[in-house]
Amino acid sequence: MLNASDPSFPFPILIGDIGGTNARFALLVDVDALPQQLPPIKTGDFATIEEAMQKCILDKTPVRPRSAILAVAGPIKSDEIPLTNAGWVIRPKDMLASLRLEDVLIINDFEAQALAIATPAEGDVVQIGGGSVRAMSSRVVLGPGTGLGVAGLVFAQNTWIPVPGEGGHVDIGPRTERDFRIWPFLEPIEGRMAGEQILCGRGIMNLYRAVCAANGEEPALADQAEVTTSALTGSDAAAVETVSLFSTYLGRVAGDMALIFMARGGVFLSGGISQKILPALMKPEFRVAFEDKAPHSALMRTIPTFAVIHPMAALSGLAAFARAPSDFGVALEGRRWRS
Ligand SMILES: Nc1ncnc2c1ncn2[C@@H]1O[C@H](COP(=O)(O)OP(=O)(O)OP(=O)(O)O)[C@@H](O)[C@H]1O
Repeated sequence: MLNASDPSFPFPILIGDIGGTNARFALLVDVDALPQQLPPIKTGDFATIEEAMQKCILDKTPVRPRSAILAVAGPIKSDEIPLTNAGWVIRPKDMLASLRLEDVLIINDFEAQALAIATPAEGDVVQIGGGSVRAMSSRVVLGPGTGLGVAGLVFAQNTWIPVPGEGGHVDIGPRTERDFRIWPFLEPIEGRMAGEQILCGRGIMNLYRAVCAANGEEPALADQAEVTTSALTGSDAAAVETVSLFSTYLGRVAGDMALIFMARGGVFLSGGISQKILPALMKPEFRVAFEDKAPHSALMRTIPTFAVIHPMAALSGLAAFARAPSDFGVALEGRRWRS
């Protein structure tokens, strides 16, 4: 019989990061073992998460997980959790029964990203610009990907407390003369410009089309990967400007988040796009915009910014939590199901 107040999870623990397109899993056999990573799964290839987990994990390993800790891109409000941007609905009660698990915890995907920045290994991050980490101070993670995820990480009472939210939907406005020329051509959402209209995959295209329109040109490039590739090789002037402006706007929003959380512990850029445009983020635009926060520019210069280059950052955060749940203030109420 499981003790209701026990924060620990019985090993072996299956950890999973379930995105809109890809699901990544790993097994933690015991508290000291390294996570055994499993090949990524395309969510679209399986009708249900139970089928995916059965065929791709349980049928392929002799290890029988007793717990599962999953991070999902979607609201966790009831016993039925629909995944944003994917067809799966997670039903933890069904999962307990069909996969014979004893304990299931579902958290938000950016909460897992926040867990990963508590104690990143040296090779997991690359610093962009100056500043230095102040120990035991708040941190922030921003991830431009399918959308723009944001979470804080606050240190209090000897625990790291992830603070997930909807920070990607803050308003973003024009500041420079060039911004004012481009802004009328950006596609808004219900009449307003939210950060996520620019700072994500489809946002890159929104910005690229607006740059072309402001120049009176027809867009020549078809998707966001073409835009970033052409920008990095310097083969298309509108793409170069798009990625330069993207870096500036990401720096502005990252700076805003740093001010909100007083993130003297650092601001971390995760998500697939940050890794893909890292050479552009290392140019001056991102950091200049980050520090340009009068009357607090001196403060901003002391706050370090990093790109997370660990390919499975969310899984590493989940592994850290699974090994030592009491080091983290992760809310379990309403998100934990036990047999
Ligand atoms: N080379 C690239 N340049 C710019 N954007 C890209 C590039 N490759 C992929 N993208 C865009 O990045 C977004 C996906 O980002 P990411 O890989 O971080 O996924 P995610 O949000 O974690 O989603 P999931 O976990 O569901 O797969 C998509 O909008 C995709 O079109």
